[in-house]
Amino acid sequence: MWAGEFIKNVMGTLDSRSLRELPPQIEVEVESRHEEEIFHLLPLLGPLFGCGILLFSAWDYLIDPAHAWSTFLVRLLLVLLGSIAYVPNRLQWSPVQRCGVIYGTHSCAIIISEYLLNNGFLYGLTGIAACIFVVSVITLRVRTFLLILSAPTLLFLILSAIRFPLFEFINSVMLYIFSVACAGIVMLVIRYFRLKAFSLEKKLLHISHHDSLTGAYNRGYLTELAVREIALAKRHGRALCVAMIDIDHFKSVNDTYGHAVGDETIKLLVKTCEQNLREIDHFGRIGGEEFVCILPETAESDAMLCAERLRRSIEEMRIKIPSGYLQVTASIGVAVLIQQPDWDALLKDADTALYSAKRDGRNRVVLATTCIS
Ligand SMILES: Nc1nc2c(ncn2[C@@H]2O[C@H](COP(=O)(O)OP(=O)(O)OP(=O)(O)O)[C@@H](O)[C@H]2O)c(=O)[nH]1
Repeated sequence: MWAGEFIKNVMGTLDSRSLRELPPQIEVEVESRHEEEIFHLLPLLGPLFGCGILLFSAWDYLIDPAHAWSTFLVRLLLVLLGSIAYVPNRLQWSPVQRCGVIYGTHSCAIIISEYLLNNGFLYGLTGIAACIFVVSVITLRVRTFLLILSAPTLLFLILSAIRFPLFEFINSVMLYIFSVACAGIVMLVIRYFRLKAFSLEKKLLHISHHDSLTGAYNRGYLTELAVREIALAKRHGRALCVAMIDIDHFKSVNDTYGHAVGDETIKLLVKTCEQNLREIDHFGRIGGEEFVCILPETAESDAMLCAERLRRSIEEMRIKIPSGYLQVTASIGVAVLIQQPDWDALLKDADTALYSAKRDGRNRVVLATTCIS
């Protein structure tokens, strides 16, 4: 009973359903982000690992004082050789390749120096096995994990085959394999939690940027995008327009057909507008039945054509209701970035134009400059 509950809890924690839904590029993104973080840690972790390996020389002295000096030199030589990878230089190595060089040289330093001591190989086995766990933190990929381990493993197998009789050789190989397997499990668990954290971060980011009903950008994110686009437009002297859309008499849609039909109308409008805009345009919902399109690199005449196209496609929408199909219209106000100091001013212009469109009979597009003058 208790065991069953425990297994259920563990399975619940390690539920990978949410991970299986992740697109493959997410894994690539997580891995490259992990590599980037490791790259920043290298100047700290590399010397720490190197100093740790050098400190083992004190242990060498306790085991076999006669050879301790020569093993110290071997360690120092290989640690200095590996330090090429964490000192900033012009080598075009990836973070994982750098880690591979550091791990390879440093762990080979232990393997060779322990081999040189009397009985050292046996004592050093624990240190050699423990170092394998470093690789589980460096990489999130099984292939890279095994690749980094390949050179030290080969060296270890050759030297232990020379040093040990068959029984001890088998024992040392078993211990080595056990350590690799444990470190592999640690790596997979780290990978699992990193992917899970990343998918959660993605979900939160999506929620904070999008409107929950329609999936369109929300007001906050649209403002962020607008501020960036306006800065770019001003810097490069490019045109930019904004179109504000409002569904006509939407209150009566809700009152007559219910909120569910109102919601469907809003969703269909979002889909229709998104289909009628370019990839570089930004479309979002800024209020109940109010929407905004940011049209970068668009002059006044093109913005008016675009807004007119949107108005017509909204008019052509058909929303299914029990008695047939419902048709709605929308009014659109267009504002052009000329003298406005910021996004708020531009939005205010679009709003004034929209108000003018409503006042003039609705289902029309009005340009802000005309209603300002
Ligand atoms: N179904 C639904 N209705 C919403 C939502 N958000 C806002 N509304 C409704 O939208 C209506 C907006 O009405 P008004 O601002 O009076 O404007 P209108 O009736 O469209 O009239 P005009 O804009 O002047 O043409 C209100 O009844 C709100 O309750 C939503 O998410 N879903």
